Amino acid sequence: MGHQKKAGKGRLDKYYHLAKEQGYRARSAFKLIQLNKKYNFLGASRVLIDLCAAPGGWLQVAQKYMPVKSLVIGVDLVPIKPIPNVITLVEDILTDKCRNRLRQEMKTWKADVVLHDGAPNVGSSWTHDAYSQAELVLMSLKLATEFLNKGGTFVTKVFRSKDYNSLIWVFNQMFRKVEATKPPSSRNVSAEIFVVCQDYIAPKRIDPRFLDAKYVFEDLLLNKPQTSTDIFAPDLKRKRRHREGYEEGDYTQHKRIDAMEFIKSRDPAGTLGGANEMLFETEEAQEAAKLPETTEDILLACKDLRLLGRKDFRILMKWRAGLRERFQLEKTEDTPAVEDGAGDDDGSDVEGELDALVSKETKRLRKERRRLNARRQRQLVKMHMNMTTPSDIGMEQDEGEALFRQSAIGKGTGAPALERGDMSAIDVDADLADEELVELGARSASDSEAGAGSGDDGEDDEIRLQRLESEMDSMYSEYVERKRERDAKYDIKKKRAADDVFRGFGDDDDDANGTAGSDESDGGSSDDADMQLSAENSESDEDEQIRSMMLDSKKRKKEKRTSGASGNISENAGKLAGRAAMWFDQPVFKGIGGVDLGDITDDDVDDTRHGEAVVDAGPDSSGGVESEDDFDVVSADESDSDPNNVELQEEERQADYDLATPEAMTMVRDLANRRTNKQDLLDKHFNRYTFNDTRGLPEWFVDDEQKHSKPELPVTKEAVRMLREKLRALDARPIKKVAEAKARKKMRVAKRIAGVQKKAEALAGNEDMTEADKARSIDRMIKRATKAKPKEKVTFVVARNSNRGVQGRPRGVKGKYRMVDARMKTELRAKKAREKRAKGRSGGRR
Ligand SMILES: C[S@@+](CC[C@H](N)C(=O)[O-])C[C@H]1O[C@@H](n2cnc3c(N)ncnc32)[C@H](O)[C@@H]1O
Repeated sequence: MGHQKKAGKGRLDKYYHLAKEQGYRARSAFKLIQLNKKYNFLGASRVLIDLCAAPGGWLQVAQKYMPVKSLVIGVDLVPIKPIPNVITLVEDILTDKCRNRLRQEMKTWKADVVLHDGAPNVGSSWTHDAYSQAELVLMSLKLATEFLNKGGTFVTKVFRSKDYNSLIWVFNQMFRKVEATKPPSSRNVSAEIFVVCQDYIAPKRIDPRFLDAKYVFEDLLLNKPQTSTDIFAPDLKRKRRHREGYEEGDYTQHKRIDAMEFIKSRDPAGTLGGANEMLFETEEAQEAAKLPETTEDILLACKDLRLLGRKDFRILMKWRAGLRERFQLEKTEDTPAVEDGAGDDDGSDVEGELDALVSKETKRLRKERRRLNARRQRQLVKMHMNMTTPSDIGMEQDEGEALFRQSAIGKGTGAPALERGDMSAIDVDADLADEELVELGARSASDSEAGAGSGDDGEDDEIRLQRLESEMDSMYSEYVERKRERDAKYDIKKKRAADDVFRGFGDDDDDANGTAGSDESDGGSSDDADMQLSAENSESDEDEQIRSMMLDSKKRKKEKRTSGASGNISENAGKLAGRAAMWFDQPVFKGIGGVDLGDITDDDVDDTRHGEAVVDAGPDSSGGVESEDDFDVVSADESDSDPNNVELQEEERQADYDLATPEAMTMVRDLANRRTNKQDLLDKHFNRYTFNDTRGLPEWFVDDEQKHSKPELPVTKEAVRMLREKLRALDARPIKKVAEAKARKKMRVAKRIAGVQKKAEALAGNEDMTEADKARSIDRMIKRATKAKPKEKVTFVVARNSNRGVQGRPRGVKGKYRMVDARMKTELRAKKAREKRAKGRSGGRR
């Protein structure tokens, strides 16, 4: 059997290869390198303890980056292969024995840094694993408090779980600066985050409860017996949706759902946004997979739900609507709602009405779109044939010129008729008139169609259709929001953007509005998909889909209202006070006076967060928060509100996104066709030189390296061809100056013709002339007006003798002139003679 490539989390990515190349024992070494690059805690440290250190990747990094002769101690359950100048212990960090061994090794020393990258073996229960992980973190913190120097640094790995907030809170009690970050080498699919706690306060006495798992991880909400009011909130036992992106008991980042879960879901957008992949595993789903509705496109979209663009999203929704109908889910699920008496406008009458309404509107819109397309097409053809000019320079083609269009008068039937004195022969351009007629006809037809059902109805229909469309858009936004909420990186960036310093995460309702800050690396995937499918123009029949979605959306809203009300009743005071206290106890709120925690409810907390989100949604949302190295935050600039700046930025942004190279074109095509994904693309940008230490190297060398030590990106023939075509199309477009000159010329002609028209009108009233004379005079006037003026001859004046050094017009020269030197004249003469000779020779041969 051949060598099998690792898949999913175990993929052999660039860090694996880099670690191999650079002799590190684990790819995780790069996490510490990147953390140190950002926080720079190793360079000045003399003593370091690494808890859970096997196989020793971090120890290798510590040994390399710390000053020579530093003391480095590593502890793990499993033996660590020796590393020069590193002490390794085989101990369980949860035991007292481990502490004693460390004491022995440390003697009177104190550590500058304590690292912890521990992870319990992943067992069958994620909840348990996450808990043990949190326990490990707390235990390592306990060791850190014992061995750390004042001002020391503690770095630990944590997982996003329900204990996350509690841990951050505890860290904040002991360190002056606590930041959570996810180094680029940490896989996106991993729920791990690294918390860097700096400036250890070294309090004289630490409340033992801070380090007691039982106290720290006490779940104020779930451990409490349910009171009688809980009958209003039966949902408490159901899976609780975590705004951080995890559901209770599910700490994986790669979430799979069964297709039937999506089809049956009352919150399809949320279901899609909360998952990575849709599988067809249950019997029903397998049946659905075999149906003709389940096309290749749908199966492909199901493979990566993080990449859904607007069009993919609509296709999936439509597919869902179709299957719901086929499995008769609408009927069975709708009935109780109607019985409840709550679904008053979900009745079949409304459905029928909606059906008719939607299909009528779709037809009308389609017709309108076709009409517009045809018009645009005609204008394009005209433009290409230079029959029209850009209207932005004030040239209205159809006016003025129409009456005396040269084509209508000079040739064809116009001129002879005029000569006969028939003024009616001076007619508008036939094509134009036809076009206008067709358009007028179409307009009145569509108007009458729209007005057919009586004026008010037409307006109502429009409003309703708009509402349906906006429902669909809001569902797509909901999907995007849900997707982003799951992204730990996104949360971190958003928080940091709000406060520059990360201070932990909110509770389960956090970030409800937080999707507006839209620039995030993983969102990139969806943007890519959007780029591929900016498909507002889909002509597909969406009535079914819209109807089904609208019904779902209504029910969802109703459910939200009900559960919101019952939730409010069931929340007990202890829970509120506990959660709010923990939230407001974070350093970010310190120094804000006049806040009485007793008066603060969760709603207040939510409002505060919404405010934060609004700040995020500011002008920088499209490009501020994210930065290349994943660490820096560019805060919103006030100047962003200046319209000029906004315009400039827009131009810059467009320039950035322009596909100007075959590499970019290849990348985008591969992404759009799902031949690659974001991770692979990122991988391709790294090579063995990426992490070279450039400190102390001359600037020119670093510049040179940056230019030439880049990985060569693949380029496909197809991409090159497309880029060439794009450039050719660009070349074929007349440049602005040429277009403007042509338009000016046309404008001059139009002006002259307008003058002629006036004179013609005066002539027409002259009773002394015969009709034929009038026509002839008009014809002459038109010819004169439209005749291009002969180019003025340029006289070349040789700058010699008396003309040498002459300033201004030389004597005896009239009209346009150009000063030339003698040599130029001789050369021109010689050239002409050569041409003449050549002509003569070829003529003689013939
Ligand atoms: C992800 S690895 C650490 C990798 C390490 N940072 C490196 O770069 O090579 C996690 C380690 O935690 C260790 N571990 C888990 N529970 C432990 C415990 N209670 N005491 C000591 N080590 C533990 C495991 O044996 C495992 O080697």
